[in-house]
Amino acid sequence: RRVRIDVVTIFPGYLAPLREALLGRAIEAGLVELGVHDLRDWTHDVHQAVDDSPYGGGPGMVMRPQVWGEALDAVLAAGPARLVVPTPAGRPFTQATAQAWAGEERLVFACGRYEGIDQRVVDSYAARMPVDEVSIGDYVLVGGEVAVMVMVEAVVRLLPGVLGNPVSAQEDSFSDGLLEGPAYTRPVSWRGLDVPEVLRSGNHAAIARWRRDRALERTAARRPDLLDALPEDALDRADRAF
Ligand SMILES: N#Cc1c(N)n[nH]c1-c1ccc2c(Cl)cn(Cc3cccnc3)c2c1
Repeated sequence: RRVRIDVVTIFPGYLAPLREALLGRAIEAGLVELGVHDLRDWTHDVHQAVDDSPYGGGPGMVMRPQVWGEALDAVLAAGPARLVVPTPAGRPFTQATAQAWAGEERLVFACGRYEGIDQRVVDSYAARMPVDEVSIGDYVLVGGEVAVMVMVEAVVRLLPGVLGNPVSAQEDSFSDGLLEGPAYTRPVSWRGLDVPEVLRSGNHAAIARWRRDRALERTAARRPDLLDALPEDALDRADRAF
């Protein structure tokens, strides 16, 4: 099964890293098709204007609906797709979102800049296809391109055959609801710091217990919200020490 991903942006060069490394190999292997399109290709004026002043006033500029409409009509003509529009005002993009989108045949990402895209673009396409307005997190970016890089990587790594060691959904790092604990490799001593003894003991029960304790400790310290979200039976007596 393959997925077709199209991205429309005024900075196509921003998406170039998608063709490197893991994703580049997935594209070469034919697991993913990636099309990056310059929004300005659908302008007709000499200035290639893509933005204009906001109705109702306010700072900044808004991206014009006409240009986006022509661009998306052209890109979507190739067949039905899910339209994804990154926005600071979007629903949170989570691992669950990535899992859901990994099952799609086509994803089209509309990367805006300025203060955003005229709302009628989302409204007009939402009438005939799935449209998701999503945000990758609670911080402010300058445009949607970086968000698309994040989302494309999160989705493509889930496609069968993309990762060397196929990471099944449940094995994914957030699967047991806790943060991953610390990891170590050779040398056993480095700048006076030693690998925890237990990891070299060969005692697999003790190793599993130690790793779970470190994961609980770290989750309690860094993401107490994840602990609160755990189902009641997720923590056994030994876990409750944290
Ligand atoms: N996803 C996500 C995401 C995130 N987590 N932070 N910022 C964004 C994001 C996504 C899309 C756009 C578009 Cl289009 C324009 N801007 C600039 C902007 C900044 C502040 C207020 N209004 C617009 C975007 C910021």
